[in-house]
Amino acid sequence: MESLRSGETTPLSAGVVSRTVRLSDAPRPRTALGAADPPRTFWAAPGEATVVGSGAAATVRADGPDRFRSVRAAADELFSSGDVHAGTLAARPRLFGGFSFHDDHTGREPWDGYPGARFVLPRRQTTFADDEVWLTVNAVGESPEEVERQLEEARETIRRRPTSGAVGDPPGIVERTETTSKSEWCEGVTAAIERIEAGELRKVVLAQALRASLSSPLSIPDALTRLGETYPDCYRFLFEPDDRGGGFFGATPERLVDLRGRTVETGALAGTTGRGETPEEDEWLAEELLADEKNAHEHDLVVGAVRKQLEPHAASIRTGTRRIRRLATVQHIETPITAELASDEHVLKLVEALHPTPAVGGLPPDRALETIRDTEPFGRGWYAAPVGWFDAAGYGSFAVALRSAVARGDVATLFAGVGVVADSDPDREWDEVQLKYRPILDELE
Ligand SMILES: C=C(O[C@@H]1C=C(C(=O)O)C=C[C@H]1O)C(=O)O
Repeated sequence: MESLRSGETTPLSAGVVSRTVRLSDAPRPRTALGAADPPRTFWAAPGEATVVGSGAAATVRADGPDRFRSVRAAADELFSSGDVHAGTLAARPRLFGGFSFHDDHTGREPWDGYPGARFVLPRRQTTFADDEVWLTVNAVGESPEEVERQLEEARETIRRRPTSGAVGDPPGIVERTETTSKSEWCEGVTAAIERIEAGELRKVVLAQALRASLSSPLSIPDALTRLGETYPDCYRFLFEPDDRGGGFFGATPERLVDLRGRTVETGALAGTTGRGETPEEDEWLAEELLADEKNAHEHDLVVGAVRKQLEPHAASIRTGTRRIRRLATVQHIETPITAELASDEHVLKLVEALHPTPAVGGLPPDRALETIRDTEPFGRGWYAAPVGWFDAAGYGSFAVALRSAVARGDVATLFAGVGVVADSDPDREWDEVQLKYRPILDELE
């Protein structure tokens, strides 16, 4: 048996069996996602192939502080042998999924069905890459002939499927419940500032959750399609729990890490302001953000921590120029960071080393996590945690799951947070949370 790492094909039928064909009458991602079986997977990222996954040929789950290593061990075993005809690199077998924010994540409502880590090798996968569309069937331990028959059947089903109609309107919100009232929020932020002034903490990111009852069930394929139009350079994702419907979805601007060969791309994204009514006002707000000491400090802490976490693994690290990242609803300060690794590493090693960066956790990490646990009256679940994919070679791409919600039927729970430093103002931080709900709220109301 040959390792999947070679990218070559062997005729043996143990381990992963994967067959791919190019589709000439190609569906759109939204049509493919609308027709997919649970658990559905969706991944679209700048400069990457868009992938729609239907069902699971294999699922890897783990819990607790060792979940990064456990996922890797299970994936290494899954990928240790196989029979793969991928046709194109973008359609090679990949595991898609994510991790919980906290090590001791419990999966309480709305996170039931989401373990501490869960990755899926899609049973059927549609890959949109370089103006071409590829259909893949993956299986574990089935004969290549059987997988080829299923591929032919899946291709026939797609050929006969009508394209879906126009994207529907957002469902509308009938009731909103905030987990944190304004006065509780101000108390929590003030207590965090006191800890910072007492020298116990340097920064902590505090979040809120918002439960929205909808007038009808949300169409996540429609929401992701519209998010793609409004936030084209964000990472869009959907991960569904097994057999439960609904899912965790979002459009996040924040890359955690991308590893190809020994080249690591990561960065810092922290420091926020709104958008202006005019291009001049936008410019003015951006300049004010870059010049603001509080935001610069909040941002610098992230740059320093990301570099420090990479150092043990890197032969060289390069910090790019600080710039403004302008999104439809907010503007952030962003600094790209790239590194060359000293030796081959699995992307999950870097994910574990970097998560949580002080853009979503704080400094020092342990005290920040303790403050988050003491202050936030809800479970973060997979919010602000790594989501993405990796392959048999250990390469992969992960984002930080922000601007996101868990939706099931006619209920969606949204999450948003802000960095708190010594000179934070609780009222302004409240307003910033409301701005960060906007991308998902716009899909609901
Ligand atoms: C925590 C969130 O965003 C993070 C916090 C930011 C900030 O405090 O300025 C900016 C971008 C993100 O790193 C969120 O969107 O929920």
